[in-house]
Amino acid sequence: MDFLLQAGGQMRGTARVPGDKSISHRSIMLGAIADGVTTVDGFLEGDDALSTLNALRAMGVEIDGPENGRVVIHGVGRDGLKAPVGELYVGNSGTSMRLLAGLLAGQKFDVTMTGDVSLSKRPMERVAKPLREMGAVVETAEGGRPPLTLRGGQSLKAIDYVLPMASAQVKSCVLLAGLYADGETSTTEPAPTRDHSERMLRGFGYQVEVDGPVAKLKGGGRLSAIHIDVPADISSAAFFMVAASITPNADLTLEHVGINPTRVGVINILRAMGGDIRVFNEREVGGEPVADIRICHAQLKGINIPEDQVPLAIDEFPVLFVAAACAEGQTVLTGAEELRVKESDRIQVMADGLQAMGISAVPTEDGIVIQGGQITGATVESHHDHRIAMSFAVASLRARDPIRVRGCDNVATSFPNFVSLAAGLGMNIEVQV
Ligand SMILES: O=C(O)C1=C[C@@H](OP(=O)(O)O)[C@@H](O)[C@H](O)C1
Ligand SMILES: C=C(OP(=O)(O)O)C(=O)O
Repeated sequence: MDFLLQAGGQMRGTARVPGDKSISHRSIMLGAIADGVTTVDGFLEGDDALSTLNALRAMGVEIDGPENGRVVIHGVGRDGLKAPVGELYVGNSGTSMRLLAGLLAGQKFDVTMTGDVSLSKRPMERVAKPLREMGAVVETAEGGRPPLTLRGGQSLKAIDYVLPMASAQVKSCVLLAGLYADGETSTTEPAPTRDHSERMLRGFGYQVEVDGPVAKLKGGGRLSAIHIDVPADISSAAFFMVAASITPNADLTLEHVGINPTRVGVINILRAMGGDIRVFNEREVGGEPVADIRICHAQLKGINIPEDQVPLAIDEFPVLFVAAACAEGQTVLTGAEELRVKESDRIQVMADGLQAMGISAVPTEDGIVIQGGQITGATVESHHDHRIAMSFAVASLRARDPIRVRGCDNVATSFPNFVSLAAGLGMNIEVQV
């Protein structure tokens, strides 16, 4: 499926983007091993979160829905998961594979997880290593890639794990394994990463101590079912924050967006570039901060992106590169080598696409240098990466000629209604099968 975009368009109105992907994954995993019935509202009905849901169903957890964002999870308790029949296929979802590895490392049964072509190329050694240190038996294919197999019946011991990279997936994996380990497990991260696991575990009544970069929990406790209200995903909102920032006359309000401090890099970076972004109606919903956000058009300027913002905006860089392409002057990103191991090599793939659109975009080992300019028309490849597809679609708002983005089926990974929502706000987007 391709996106075909006419050049120009508007960005006006009010919208609520779908539920947060990271929080949706975690709601299913923790709800599944809790005692009692967990209800979730605002669940992301995207393929990635559904991969996690289907995996837990395959391990004997009764789950109703999703229906209009509502999911009901009949928790089986910490030791109630059952061996799945066959392999667990988690599609495109790195979060499913890495977090489930932690949750399943201490179970009594064997599990093998597989993924699609993109996930099958992504590094799993980063979770296999700490799990092995805890006593798990973890097998990966050559080069530490999926499939990933966990041998059941191991007793796990707590570790103090210093993360070699800023990764919430690795941190969460170790903490989830720590639930089943003997003693107190701690993680130390090199820079702040999303803390949804720590917040949600606490919501389920599990004690997690956080002291700066260190998160700690003791194994052996139990989780009690709760109600979870999932905020709109700031990573999905980001496409429209950039869209409105670059589109003349834009005035857009995005409702109920999660503004967890570990996720707001996109707001900080756009503001540093001169973006007109107002955050209001700040409130807390189920342990996560939420707000409405109004974005108006502004002339952006190029900046050197501060490296401390990188983990706080890690999934938003593809669309931030489009903002940089529309800015006056040069934008420089460094310290972002993690972008090369996402659903695609997001540095190379964005550089290729922006160059095809007439923009000077020079990849570096750990980032990119982008010179603002006139976006031309082009046919570009998404490389089946949802965030790349949506980012190139946003670029059409400032293009001179039509843009075709090839291979866009994967937007359903994180943002199933992207096309209708974007069209409703004024983007000239249509789908070609
Ligand atoms: O924990 C999570 O839910 C996620 C963490 C990030 O990955 P890393 O941990 O690899 O940085 C992010 O890119 C991913 O989309 C979701
Ligand atoms: C990197 C992403 O997700 P995951 O690692 O779960 O595949 C993403 O959604 O941008």
